Amino acid sequence: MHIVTAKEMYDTDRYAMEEMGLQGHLLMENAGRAVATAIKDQVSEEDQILILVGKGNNGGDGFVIARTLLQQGYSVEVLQIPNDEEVQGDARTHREIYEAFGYGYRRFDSVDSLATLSSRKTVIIDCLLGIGVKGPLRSPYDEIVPHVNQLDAKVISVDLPSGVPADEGVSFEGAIQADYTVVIQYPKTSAFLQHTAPYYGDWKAVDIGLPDHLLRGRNKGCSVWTKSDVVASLPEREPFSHKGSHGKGLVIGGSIQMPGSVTMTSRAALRAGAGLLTVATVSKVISILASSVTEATFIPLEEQEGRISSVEGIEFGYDGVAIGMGMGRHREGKELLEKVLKLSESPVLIDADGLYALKGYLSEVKSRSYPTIITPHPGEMAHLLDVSIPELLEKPFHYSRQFASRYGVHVVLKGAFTLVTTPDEKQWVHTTGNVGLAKGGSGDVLAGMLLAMVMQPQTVELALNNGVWLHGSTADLLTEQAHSTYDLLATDLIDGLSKTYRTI
Ligand SMILES: NC(=O)C1=CN([C@@H]2O[C@H](COP(=O)(O)OP(=O)(O)OC[C@H]3O[C@@H](n4cnc5c(N)ncnc54)[C@H](O)[C@@H]3O)[C@@H](O)[C@H]2O)[C@@H](O)CC1
Ligand SMILES: [K+]
Repeated sequence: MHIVTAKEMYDTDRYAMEEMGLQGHLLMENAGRAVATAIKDQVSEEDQILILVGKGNNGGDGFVIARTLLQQGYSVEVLQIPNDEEVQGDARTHREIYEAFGYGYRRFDSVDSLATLSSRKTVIIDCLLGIGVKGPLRSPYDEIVPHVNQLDAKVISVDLPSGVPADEGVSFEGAIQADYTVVIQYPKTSAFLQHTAPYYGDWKAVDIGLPDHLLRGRNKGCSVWTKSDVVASLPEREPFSHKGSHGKGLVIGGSIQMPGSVTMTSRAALRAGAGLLTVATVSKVISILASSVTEATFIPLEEQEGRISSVEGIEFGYDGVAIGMGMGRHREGKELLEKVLKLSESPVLIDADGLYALKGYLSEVKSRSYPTIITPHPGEMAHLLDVSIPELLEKPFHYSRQFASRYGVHVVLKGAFTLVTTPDEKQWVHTTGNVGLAKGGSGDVLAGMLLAMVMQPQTVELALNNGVWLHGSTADLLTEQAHSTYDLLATDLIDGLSKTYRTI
């Protein structure tokens, strides 16, 4: 499923209208009818529905929705917010069609009369503002929106909750808090941002007859990674393959202070499908690991105060390397990482403390001839970018793209909507996973799963997306079937992965 900015949506609409002959009022008819069908799943014939119509084309959709629902016997009233002459173009055309069918509408005069009208309604359909919203709500929307938000009625927004901008990095004040949003054709970026997504409630996108190829070349290339993408791309295991064909991985990390993280990464890598796994760490950690990761082999590294001080002794003939988990943030970290990046002739995944070491080495990363992958959480990403966490979360798509292309790395920005970005700026958003993952260790498990994935016969971008999907879906499956979001542990994910694999 593609994700678009307001401009990408307008450009695609315009192309459909100007080059394909699909006129604006036809698109609006398609949109309104598709939305009405989706709304029918959310309401019953007993509901008293009020449709709030704004001045732009989002309001125009409202007239089509009203006509469609009235024709099918639903109880619908329409309240148009602007004056009659302010409604222009396709929206006006559809108001005229609506009237020609013999249906009437009211005009907004005050919030008091809206209060009287809305008090009898069980469903409010919000067609006030769509992707054309600019800046904070102006009068009278700045009064209407708070009024709607305090009603008990179910609120269904059309395209996006009025007031919420489509794009990232746009400030706004006040918006409809929807229970449900019917998105027109493609979800907009704001459906995947921490501060705007909650306004949408649950949402669903409806097709208005714009084929995906119209979007191509007009968009930056951002999509949601779904189960069908996993099913289509996860490599099947060849019957005559052997352990070597399933990837020989190396995990470098751990310290006497943090032995658990490499344990989880290694176990997760093996469970996710790595054929062979070696853990390079300090001797004391090996004695802890040996009993819990019995399938792995070990390389003892030189240590100082319980932390790795040198990668001397590692022969870099691996199919993939993960470095940083539990390594500690010490002075030698940068040198260790630098050596690993120079000597590894395979993808290198950098996580946790490795990301702190990376900061001093960024300019050299681009010249690597093998893929480099970073898996930061917002705090680590903000540190790498020298911005604050709120600044990063305002524009995670922008910052990830900028960083990935500037340094030639694959970025897996972890969060409620984990975002995968390639050096050529393609992006995928993940909607699997839940708050049960907000616990120490789940990042270590993800690093292990991703290491296993990049060693399978698939491109790095497929590997990262499949790995993130497996991780999030395992959390979802476990919290549905056996755990709560309180008690889920990172180690549960390692064992639970078997269940997820069996669903695909
Ligand atoms: N051909 C198309 O472009 C289609 C558009 N569709 C609908 O049209 C919407 C976009 O239409 P528009 O471009 O007319 O945009 P809107 O429907 O979002 O309306 C924008 C208008 O609202 C007013 N406005 C903007 N910001 C405001 C604020 N902060 N406070 C108060 N008023 C404000 C301005 O007068 C502006 O012209 C989409 O979201 C979708 O619902 C669908 O009908 C499908 C086809
Ligand atoms: K809306």
